[in-house]
Amino acid sequence: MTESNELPEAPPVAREIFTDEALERAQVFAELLAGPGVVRGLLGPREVPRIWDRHLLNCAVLEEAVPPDSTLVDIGSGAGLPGLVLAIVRPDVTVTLLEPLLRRTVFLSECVETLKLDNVEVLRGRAEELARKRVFDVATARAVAPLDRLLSWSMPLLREGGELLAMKGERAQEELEAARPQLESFGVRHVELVTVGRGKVEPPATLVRVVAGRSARTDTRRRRKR
Ligand SMILES: C[S@@+](CC[C@H](N)C(=O)[O-])C[C@H]1O[C@@H](n2cnc3c(N)ncnc32)[C@H](O)[C@@H]1O
Repeated sequence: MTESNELPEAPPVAREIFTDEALERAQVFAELLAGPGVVRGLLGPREVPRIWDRHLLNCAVLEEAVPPDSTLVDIGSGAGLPGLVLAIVRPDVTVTLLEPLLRRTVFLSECVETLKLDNVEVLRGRAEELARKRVFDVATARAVAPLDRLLSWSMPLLREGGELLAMKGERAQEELEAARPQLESFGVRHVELVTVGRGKVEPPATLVRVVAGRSARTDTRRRRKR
């Protein structure tokens, strides 16, 4: 039996997550991912049948953890996951999609234009290059780097009290333990595992939430050496 790579319709639960207007946009984004996104190698063809469950809904439920009216940088946005989905579901949030690869930023800019989103900026670059040049309330990342590296990239981008929301799934606790030295060196204010999307996505998504402390924008180990 051959597997179909057709784009499925949005499942009924999508109506609980997206408003009508946002769902229309999410449907167009799903088509862009399944069409040009696959042709240009940003998404594997086998992902098309599970675009809603595994990608759009899974990313959209992250909005439960995003504070109102915040500025958010999505590190390593790739094809716009989770950043572009968050921009669709949360028009109150100003989103920067940070991505080093030109092919991907071109796709992202085309999506932003097609979807007529006025709360999104596409920025080509690496997180470590942006450090101390910009400051955000929230940093998100999915499938970009282990938590220890993500901390060193994201903490210098966050204001005091700003939050890293790292989508980590099953390995969240393990990565948290491995990142203890970095958590200490950045003097973070709070760390916890957060579950979002209960009753909406299966399994619910697990995030590592790290609240930046006063020293977040400077690694204290390096400061002490001076
Ligand atoms: C596996 S993809 C994940 C893309 C998307 N977040 C997702 O979940 O589908 C990792 C992405 O991180 C980007 N990336 C790698 N190093 C980076 C860095 N230093 N700063 C920002 N993005 C980076 C890559 O170009 C790639 O698009």
